[in-house]
Amino acid sequence: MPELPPKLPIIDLSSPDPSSAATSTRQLFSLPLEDKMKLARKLHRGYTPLFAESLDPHLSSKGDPKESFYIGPLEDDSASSMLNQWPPQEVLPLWRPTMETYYRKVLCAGKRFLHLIALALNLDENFFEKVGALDKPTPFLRLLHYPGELGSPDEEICGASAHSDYGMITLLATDGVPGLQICREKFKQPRVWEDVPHLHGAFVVNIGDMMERWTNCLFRSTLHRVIPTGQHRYSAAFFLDPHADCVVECLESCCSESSPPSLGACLVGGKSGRTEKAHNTSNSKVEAHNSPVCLAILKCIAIFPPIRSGDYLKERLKLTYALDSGL
Ligand SMILES: O=C(O)CCC(=O)C(=O)O
Ligand SMILES: [Fe+2]
Repeated sequence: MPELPPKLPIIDLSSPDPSSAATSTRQLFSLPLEDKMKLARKLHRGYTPLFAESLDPHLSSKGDPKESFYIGPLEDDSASSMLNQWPPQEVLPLWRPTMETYYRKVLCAGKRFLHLIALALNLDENFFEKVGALDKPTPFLRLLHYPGELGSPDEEICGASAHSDYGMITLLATDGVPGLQICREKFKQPRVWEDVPHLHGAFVVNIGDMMERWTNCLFRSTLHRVIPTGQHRYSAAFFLDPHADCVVECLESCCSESSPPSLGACLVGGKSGRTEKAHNTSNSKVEAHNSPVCLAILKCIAIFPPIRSGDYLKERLKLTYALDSGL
């Protein structure tokens, strides 16, 4: 008897409406700086002013020209959800309930998307629940405003400098103003950037670095950036990261003798002529080097050893906020 196709979960994207996030985001960032600074970021929740973070820690720029506002987990752990900061009701009535509803709906859509990814990997639909990735989900919603000012022609200033997201998937709602770009071949130089078209009512879904580790590069994390276009731009990024205690290790269905997890990404030049790239053990990307000494060292490094999600995220966040002494 022919095998029945798996029953695919349906993701109803009529709710949440991604464009609704842009309206609330615009309202928040329109407040006077003084009011926003009263909500200055503490324990990763609240307001971050312009230039306070850099998504490409290797750039020695003064930070990314964007302001952001973080909303952390709402559910399960009341101590954690109490850490969130909200604009006072008399300043922005209904803002908090609107954002809470949006957060819960995107979380629902994100979980269903993970079911699809699990099925695509020949895993049980609930794989990510079973490995504890969604125990007390810990996603963060980052609201963003890019003033969009163009720099001088000789300097490359990005609203969000080139990076890949850290977790499993990101559901990104944008307002239709261009600026978001992706690079398909992230280890090739020079980098080729392509505009991401805006699709009304749709999310852009980015694969994150931990999903790349889990799938041994079968699902590549997306290198992306936001360039200024001379227009204000608003977006809302929902980062679905694995629970801090979840151990992320290469899936059996994604490795084979010819593609073991420890070598999948580490061949650097050499006779094989394969892609030139490498990661160090902490997974910050290392540029490819051609010296024989470097080759020998890099080939010995285990590329994707199992890691605890919380440790990995902590390290990446430390690099992102190195510019901001208020961590
Ligand atoms: O604003 C955007 O479109 C992208 C934001 C982003 O990549 C991020 O916050 O990680
Ligand atoms: Fe991103």
